[in-house]
Amino acid sequence: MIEEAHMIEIPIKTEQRTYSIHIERGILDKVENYFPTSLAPKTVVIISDQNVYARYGKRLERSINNMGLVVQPIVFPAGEQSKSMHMAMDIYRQCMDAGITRQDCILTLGGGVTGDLGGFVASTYLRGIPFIQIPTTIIAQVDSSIGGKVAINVCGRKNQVGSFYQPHGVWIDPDLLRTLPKRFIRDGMGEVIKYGCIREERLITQLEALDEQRIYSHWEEIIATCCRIKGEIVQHDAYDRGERQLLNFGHTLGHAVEGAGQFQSYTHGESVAIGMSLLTAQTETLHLTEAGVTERLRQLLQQYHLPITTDIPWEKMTPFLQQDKKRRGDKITLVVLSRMGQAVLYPVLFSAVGIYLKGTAI
Ligand SMILES: O=C(O)C(=O)C[C@@H](O)[C@H](O)[C@H](O)COP(=O)(O)O
Ligand SMILES: [Zn+2]
Repeated sequence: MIEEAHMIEIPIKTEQRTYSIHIERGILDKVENYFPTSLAPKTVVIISDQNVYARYGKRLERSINNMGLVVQPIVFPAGEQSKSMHMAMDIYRQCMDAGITRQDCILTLGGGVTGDLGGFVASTYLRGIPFIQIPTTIIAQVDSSIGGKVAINVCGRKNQVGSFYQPHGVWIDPDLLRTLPKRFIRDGMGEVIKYGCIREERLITQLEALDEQRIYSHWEEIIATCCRIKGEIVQHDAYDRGERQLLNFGHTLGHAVEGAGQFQSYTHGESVAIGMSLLTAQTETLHLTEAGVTERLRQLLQQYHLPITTDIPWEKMTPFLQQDKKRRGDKITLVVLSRMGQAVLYPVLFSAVGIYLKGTAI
């Protein structure tokens, strides 16, 4: 990790691409400092939702115009329902109308939906044009903007169609979090706690000593910790064949909770919190997890106002488990905490998955 005055750079080296995550306050106003020299676009497409664009779009446009480049904004309605094939088609059409070529590039300005949708378009338009992620929510700054998983939802299933397509850069401005509604802070905390659980007990101890208010003065450091952990894992396994699946802790059940609630009842981070809590309770009972971990995890989740269980009936959730991307034939790989700060991959028969998620067969 390279650190200069108030600027943190985390280099990411993958087979597909080498790029940097830059963390700096006010980065939106100085994009010329970070534009990779390998890119020479004539037009820069900004993909953003209506809410984020209204707040930050013009500021980013000015910064790009100052470089002598043309800006083409493409703005879509905010919300998970926009992460769709229909919306991707609409954006392809707008790119064609604007004459976007492979020399040009896309900047995604927004949260997870924007990064996933914009990244999916970037990975498929003309078989791939360069893109840079500018995440504006915690969940996007610590997780979804990093590592090149881009996707849309299909048939009510989360991230069902997508690709691994690394960005050319990730530019993070922690100041943008100041205007974030509380629910989005909590959403992001689900993933932040996940990183501590799977890799770094120190992060858990740090979060235990803070709360929703006091965490503000620590964001830069916490974002950098999460980006460093994710960067290390992605560098070893960009294509999710092994180690990267650890980042999916809490997600088998999490995606089912999210889907069964039709993406309305719980946010992604809340769903992951429920998934981590219920799975760990079972694996601790089965002595796969050190005693006391569930209690510690649940206390921390509640400290950040995250749910630890749900009243969604199992019958509504089970169809979503079938689609888990960690499923291979009749097996599914679960991510299990052996102790706080250490996770392992644990393949089980799909027919037995209920034992680990709710204590009885499904
Ligand atoms: O980057 C990863 O790999 C992750 O698993 C991170 C997750 O937090 C993220 O929600 C990811 O989009 C889930 O991917 P999926 O493969 O389960 O759809
Ligand atoms: Zn996630």
